[in-house]
Amino acid sequence: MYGGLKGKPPRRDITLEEVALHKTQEDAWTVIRGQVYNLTPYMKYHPGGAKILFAVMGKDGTKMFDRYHPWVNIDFLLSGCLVGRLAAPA
Ligand code: HEM
Repeated sequence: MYGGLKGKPPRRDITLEEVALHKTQEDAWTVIRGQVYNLTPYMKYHPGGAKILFAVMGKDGTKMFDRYHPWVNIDFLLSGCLVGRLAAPA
């Protein structure tokens, strides 16, 4: 969906430092419940608007996500935008 990652296999080793490098509208990653997503292709479709997503670009967005809509099925909606899994803390 959305062709976010063009079929690349998910990675398991992504650190928060790497996520933090992707914090612009043209290149926006976020973490929701330990999974790293490329938000860029989804932003324009977000029912809550693109602007509010600026708050979570390059960061762990789980708290914000759960504050607004813990019931939203992110696995389904962003399945094509999954970059991989956040690395375990060192
Ligand atoms: C990152 C993945 C996200 C996905 C897939 C997503 C998806 C959605 C969906 C499907 C809705 C409609 C829900 C409904 O009507 O029941 C929605 C609404 C909304 N989202 Fe998100 N969301 C995401 C992240 C966020 C984040 C991080 C925030 C806050 C910083 C946020 C704030 C909102 C707000 C405020 C609405 C309500 C819009 C309205 O009803 O006027 N979302 N989102």
